[in-house]
Amino acid sequence: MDGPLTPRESAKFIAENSRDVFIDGGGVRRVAELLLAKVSGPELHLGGWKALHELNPRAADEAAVNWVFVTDTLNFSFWSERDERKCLVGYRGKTYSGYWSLCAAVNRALDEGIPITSASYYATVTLDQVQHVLRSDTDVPMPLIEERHRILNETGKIMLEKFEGSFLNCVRKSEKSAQKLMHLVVKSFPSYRDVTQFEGKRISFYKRAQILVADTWSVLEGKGDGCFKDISSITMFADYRLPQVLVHLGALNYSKELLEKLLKGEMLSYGDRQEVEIRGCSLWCVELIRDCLLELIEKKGEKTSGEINSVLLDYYLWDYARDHREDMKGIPFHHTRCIYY
Ligand SMILES: Nc1nc2c(c(CN[C@H]3C=C[C@H](O)[C@@H]3O)cn2[C@@H]2O[C@H](COP(=O)(O)O)[C@@H](O)[C@H]2O)c(=O)[nH]1
Repeated sequence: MDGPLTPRESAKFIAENSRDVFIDGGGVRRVAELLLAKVSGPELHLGGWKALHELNPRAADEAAVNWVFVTDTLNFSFWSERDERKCLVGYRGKTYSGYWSLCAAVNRALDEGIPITSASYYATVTLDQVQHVLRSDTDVPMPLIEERHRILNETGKIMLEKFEGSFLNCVRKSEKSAQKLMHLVVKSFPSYRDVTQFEGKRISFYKRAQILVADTWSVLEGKGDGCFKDISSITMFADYRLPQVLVHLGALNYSKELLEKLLKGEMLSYGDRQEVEIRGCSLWCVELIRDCLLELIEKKGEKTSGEINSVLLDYYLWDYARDHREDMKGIPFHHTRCIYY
């Protein structure tokens, strides 16, 4: 049986058939112009992954690659039903929420001598141990703890069987191709199979597999085993934050009916038509922003600090969403509880 459409093909198909989510051409251009001012800065550069994020590894070694693998294996569903009651993790004097609470918990475990990034450990780690590693400073635990435990055991066992316990061996099998690595990850690890249906076609987003490739590229600083010649073929990562920031910036719009549903905080299930339209149109929107930005750079002869691709645009927009949480309060994000994003 043929595989699903690629994420980029899926996004184009969804955007062409979407009923409740729309891309705004004027908004796309305005976001591209906002980004143009940043192309020579650190935010739109590979080095920003370490320079701007204190919890990310400093090193570019095997341990750092395995840190990326474990965090991206658990990189999903941090949102809480009520924003004022959520999982928080204190680490080295700072308090972290959301995705960063996961990174803080992983670093805290390593500081405590718990080898949470070693497959030989997480392949047989118990639920109690995972609850301890991911413990919250509030009475609200990290969502889907049981799922996280199941996925750690499943993924650790496969990592030991197929890749001698280290994700670096998986990276090396992909011969410096981002696409080969993404497909090897999806083939090998079931929890990365972010695939669903839309209008009778099998479509893929592969959100965690794509961000894993991107974070591997970043932690290895685009060098050596991480020198992916086709990194530009990786698209933005279809999560729940990017749609929110794209609506905030005016590049994406929702139908009245969908906006009302989101404002009420109604849950959408993974694979629902509207959930797929939100993810697919967001992905296609970032592809259009990238095309527009590259045109502007060409036209204005702007100097860039390296290749501009959808990975760096995604990182920038995700960080922007983090930094503008207050301004975005009125824009709802969609609530889907799943292990894929
Ligand atoms: N599209 C996109 N989605 C991303 C990321 C990241 C973390 N990457 C950072 C790490 C190093 C790089 O420098 C990146 O800055 C997490 N997520 C997703 O967001 C959601 C969590 O959000 P909140 O509840 O606010 O923490 C959840 O679905 C999670 O899977 C990204 O970069 N892009």
